[in-house]
Amino acid sequence: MIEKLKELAEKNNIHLNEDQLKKFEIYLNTLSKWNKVYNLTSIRKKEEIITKHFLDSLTLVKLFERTGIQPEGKKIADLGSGAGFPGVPLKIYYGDKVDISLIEAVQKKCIFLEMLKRELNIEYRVFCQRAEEVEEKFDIVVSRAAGEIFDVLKWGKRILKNGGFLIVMKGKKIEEEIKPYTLSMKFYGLPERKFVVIQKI
Ligand SMILES: C[S@@+](CC[C@H](N)C(=O)[O-])C[C@H]1O[C@@H](n2cnc3c(N)ncnc32)[C@H](O)[C@@H]1O
Repeated sequence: MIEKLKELAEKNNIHLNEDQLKKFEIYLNTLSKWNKVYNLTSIRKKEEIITKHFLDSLTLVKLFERTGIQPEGKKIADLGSGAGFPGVPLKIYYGDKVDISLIEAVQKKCIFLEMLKRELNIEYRVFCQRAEEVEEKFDIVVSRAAGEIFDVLKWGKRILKNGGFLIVMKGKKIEEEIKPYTLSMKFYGLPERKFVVIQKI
């Protein structure tokens, strides 16, 4: 089953070695087992965990390459990590080269993340609290599906060092979320002008 991840990653030019694949296999089995009891993620089928969780988390590797953001040697936080995505796949991929922290508000998920760390024999910190309460600062903050874009931007920026990068992974809903705040107006002599209007309350 985990060979599928190797194959798909390879096709995206992400190369996984035996040790990384072994860890992904342990992750897959541990998540599937605990998910039955703790309802950690709505994605239950192993094939879908491989694509929608593992492969999708690893897309950050290519984003880093594309943008020139260097994760090596950096303090990275995953805001709203849930069952570990994308933070744990990043830790499996980069190993000791990165210092990963997972921020997750729900206790049962934190318990899972602590247990998973032992199963995988890797190091990361779990901040079992809301991101709004975290006092530490990070070089890079990544976040997938943790909430509405404006909230995630606010929470993420607060825990970012100056010059750091905040990366929010969003799906189709991003346009829907921004739409209520956008206004388009026509002006003579100009193409359509779009505004995003946000009131601080
Ligand atoms: C939909 S899940 C996504 C989990 C994971 N990032 C993924 O993509 O599979 C959102 C997670 O973010 C957590 N969360 C939402 N807002 C948060 C906040 N302000 N601080 C910490 N965790 C938060 C929730 O408890 C939940 O586990």
